[in-house]
Amino acid sequence: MADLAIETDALTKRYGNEYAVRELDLEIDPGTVYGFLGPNGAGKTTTMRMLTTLTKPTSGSARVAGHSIAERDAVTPHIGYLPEEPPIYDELTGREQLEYVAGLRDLPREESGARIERLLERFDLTGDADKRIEAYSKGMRQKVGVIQAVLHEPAVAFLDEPTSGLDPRAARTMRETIADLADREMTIFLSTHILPVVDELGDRIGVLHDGRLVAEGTPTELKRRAETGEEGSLEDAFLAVTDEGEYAEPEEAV
Ligand SMILES: Nc1ncnc2c1ncn2[C@@H]1O[C@H](COP(=O)(O)OP(=O)(O)OP(=O)(O)O)[C@@H](O)[C@H]1O
Repeated sequence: MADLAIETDALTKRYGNEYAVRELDLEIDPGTVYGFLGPNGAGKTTTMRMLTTLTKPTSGSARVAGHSIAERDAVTPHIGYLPEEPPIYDELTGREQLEYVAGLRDLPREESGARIERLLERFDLTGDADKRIEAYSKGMRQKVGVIQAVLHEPAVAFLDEPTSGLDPRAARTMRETIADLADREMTIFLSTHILPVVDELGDRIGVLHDGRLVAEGTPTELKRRAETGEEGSLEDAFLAVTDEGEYAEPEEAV
């Protein structure tokens, strides 16, 4: 069997006496779009920061694209990360920023040049690609952030609220792009509060609450769990499993 794309074993992060992430066990197959849901402060960003090697766990372990997160240099070539605030330089143009990232990733110039143009075009940024990023709107910055996260075609992409700041047309382009990347066997770890996005795109969904995984399954399985017998909405399911006192048995999946 192929390696799992993401595998965590009792992954835990504590800040002082507070647990941000508690004994998280995940097994995510390659090519999966994994929707990672949870209320504010549930531990989603902390989880993504551990899996992208930006924060060290307090205890537990994880492998991403077959490499231990303890080995940063082994993991980073295989991952892309769109954080809440994409790291971009205001003084560069959009195209320069992407060329800069392609250079950091050691991508061959001819190949990366064509890919950059294709992605700029896809996100309707070609006309603004030679303007400095300081003049970009939030949505335009978000587009650059996503393009630079997937430019090197990583095995696993971590996307934190990828549709944030995007107008409906751009949000649709983003969803189509994520679906295309998944079709090409990229694993997408997708954190969002926009439930229809994970409902549409997610192969599996994990719900985090107070640092614990309180539910996991396909969108349909989660919706079925929301009501007894009948299928509810994903929102019903989310509210049910993140209700205080509802998560006495964190390991219980759907
Ligand atoms: N650097 C830090 N120092 C102390 N506590 C932190 C730190 N980073 C996160 N936390 C705490 O860890 C918990 C989880 O935070 P995290 O940002 O991972 O949540 P989240 O699920 O991404 O939330 P949101 O949906 O609001 O972005 C919160 O209680 C937060 O206050």
